[in-house]
Amino acid sequence: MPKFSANLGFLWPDRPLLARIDAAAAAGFKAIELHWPYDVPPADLRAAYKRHGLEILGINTPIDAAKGEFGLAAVPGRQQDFREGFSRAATYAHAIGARSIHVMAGDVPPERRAEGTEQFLDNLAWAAEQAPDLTLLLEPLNKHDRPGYFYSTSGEGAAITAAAGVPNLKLMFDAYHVGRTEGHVVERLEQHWGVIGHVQIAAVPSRTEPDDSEVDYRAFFTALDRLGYSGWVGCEYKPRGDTDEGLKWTSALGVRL
Ligand SMILES: O=C(O)C(=O)[C@@H](O)CO
Ligand SMILES: [Mg+2]
Repeated sequence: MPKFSANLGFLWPDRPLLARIDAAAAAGFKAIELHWPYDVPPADLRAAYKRHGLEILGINTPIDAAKGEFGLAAVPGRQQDFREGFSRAATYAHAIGARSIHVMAGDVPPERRAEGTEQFLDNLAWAAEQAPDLTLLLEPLNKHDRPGYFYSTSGEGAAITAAAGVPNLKLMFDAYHVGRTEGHVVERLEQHWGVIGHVQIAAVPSRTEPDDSEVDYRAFFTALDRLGYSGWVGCEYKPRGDTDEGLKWTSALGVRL
């Protein structure tokens, strides 16, 4: 059975980030991953997870939610803004001791896709040079949740990863996004195995706890074991109610945190 990390972008939404870290440790998680922790001073964040002996995995490049933006790496004309945001992410990741950054592509209209692809590749090469010690993750987001996003399928993510030709660039395989629009999740996992750097899960289609899902997560975890996955599986779901109560999905699926 793989190891599971708590995605504190979604879990324990009823409390501030530092309290989520305490909750994750109390629930038995040994690793955490974050979305946008930038409002919390890095020293406080580091002290909070170190106190519990947790591992810290990754963060996302900053977004401007007020402007409806979801990343900038592939957005034509926003190269300078992307680079400033990436530098902020790398500085923060180094300060807290995180090991990866999800480089968010952003929304790109179909007629500007070629331009977006060129810019994305250029930005990825630049970012990889800025932070050679960090893993950069690429994550296609399904079209139901984010219709205008630059990419939506695991195949597109793998193609960009290959085209960038950068050693520290990997695919984030979020089984929720893959299951939501592509299906055949184990087949996709096997297909892209060589470029996968991190895995995330949630029920399909509800994005809640993974015990009531169109994706057969028992089979998915077995496939990860068979493939020899030694990384973490990020629990990136939106709890149906109380997060601790919802963790009974672990025993339902034979998982021990
Ligand atoms: O939405 C997801 O899936 C993520 O992993 C986030 O990092 C970006 O929204
Ligand atoms: Mg995800």
